[in-house]
Amino acid sequence: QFPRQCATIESLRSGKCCPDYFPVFGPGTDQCGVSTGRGRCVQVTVDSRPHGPQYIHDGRDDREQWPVRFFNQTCRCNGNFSGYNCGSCRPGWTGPTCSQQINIVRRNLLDLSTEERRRFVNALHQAKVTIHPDIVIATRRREEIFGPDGNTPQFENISIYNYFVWSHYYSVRKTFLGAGQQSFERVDFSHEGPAFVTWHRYHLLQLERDMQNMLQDPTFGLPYWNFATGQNTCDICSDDLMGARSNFDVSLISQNSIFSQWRVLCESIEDYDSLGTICNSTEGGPIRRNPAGNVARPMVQRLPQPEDVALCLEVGIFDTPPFYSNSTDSFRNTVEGYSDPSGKYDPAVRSLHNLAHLFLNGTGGQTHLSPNDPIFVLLHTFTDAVFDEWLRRYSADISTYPLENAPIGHNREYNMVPFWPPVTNNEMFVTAPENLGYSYDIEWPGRALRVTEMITIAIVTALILVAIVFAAAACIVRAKKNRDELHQPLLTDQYQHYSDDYDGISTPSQSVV
Ligand SMILES: O=C(O)c1cc2cc(O)c(O)cc2[nH]1
Repeated sequence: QFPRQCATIESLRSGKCCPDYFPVFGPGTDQCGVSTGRGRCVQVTVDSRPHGPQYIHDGRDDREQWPVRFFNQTCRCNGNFSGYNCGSCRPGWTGPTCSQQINIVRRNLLDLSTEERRRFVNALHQAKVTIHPDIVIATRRREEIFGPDGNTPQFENISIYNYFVWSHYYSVRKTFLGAGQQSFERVDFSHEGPAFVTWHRYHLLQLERDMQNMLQDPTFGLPYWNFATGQNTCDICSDDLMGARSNFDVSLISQNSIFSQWRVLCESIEDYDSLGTICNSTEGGPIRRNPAGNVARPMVQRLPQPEDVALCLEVGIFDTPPFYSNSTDSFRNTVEGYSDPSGKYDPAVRSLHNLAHLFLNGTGGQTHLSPNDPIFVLLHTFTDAVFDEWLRRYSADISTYPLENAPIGHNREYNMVPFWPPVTNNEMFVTAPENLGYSYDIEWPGRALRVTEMITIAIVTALILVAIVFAAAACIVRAKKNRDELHQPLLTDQYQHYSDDYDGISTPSQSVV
């Protein structure tokens, strides 16, 4: 969440997080790369428009008006420069001056060659065990951030992949209201609102960027899992990909997969909620996964169908009031999976993204834990591909993305929690190939026809066939008539000659000639 350079008492007290690009000149002399025109230190802009009625504890949560509870000054970068000290490039740009355009292709995981699969799995594992070079996480709420002695900032190092897990946890955590009080649950900065698609898009971009830097490969792209193929099995759960099922425990991953060795972060939610602590970088038990194994909930023993994706892409309105998990005719609520695939809200339904999570039936099905299962990455790249196709089809029509009264964290101009430097939902509401430097190698299913449409098409086809038959018959009659008319005079002539000259010996042809 914050650059290591800003996790200090001085930085927190001043509210300024504008690290140097060239620290060698001496601390504070090249904030945001100002000496080379990369950027400058400015006041943070926050969204102060009203939020929706779900959140009723204003003033009690560090994530309100993100990120000003921690910092109110940040780097603003010029041109294509980007990052916490303007030392990197905006997505889609690379090179020392960020002037080279790039396009990263996100491919279907199942289309990768044996060698590409091996490299991807290894890259994920490397991210799991490599300390994030730039970012540290807060392990206490703001009021306890200076530590028990008031002089020990409560931040920790975390690995690149675990930072991805932790960011998701931090965005969904409940609001702590004090010891002995129930934490408040109706708060979620990344789900059940319009920011669902924008937040998860940035979350993936950040992991992809961190992995590109780790691999020193600016072309590295995250693959996707098409979870809507019409099968109801986890086709990526093999040992060369996300890990097969263990032979010894149905809810564990096979020991032939490196993911059986992964340990999960943020398991102790009861502690966080009752003590007001925050998940830290301590790992716990293994990933649990039992695809299609939730016998108590048969509805989630299946995966979405290709048809569901096609239907969802026909919902042309981005979001509808109350911009929450009960919105109807909302593309966002449909792709998130609280509405049926055609957009109708139904509290009993789980579809698309939600259904894919619940199908996994384990770590990947619980919001505070789900990114611990690496399938999360692939499930969300596919969800993002659907969002990008929607943006393309409807020309990124942002008119129904609310500026205000969305659930807290979801207004258009809100800075997404807990990312740094601040980035708004608005900034992710753009087509990816043109604006963010990546695209999906994917073909979208056509929609199957509804009964009424089939009847209409059958009637129209029948009418066309009848018209063709009539036209053909008319043509034949006319052709015959023309032919008859062409031959008629000759025959009449002939008859005349024949009858005139007939002497009972010469043949009719002879007489005609
Ligand atoms: O119950 C749901 O609909 C549900 C579970 C779940 C898990 C997860 O990680 C998500 O990101 C969303 C989600 N929805």
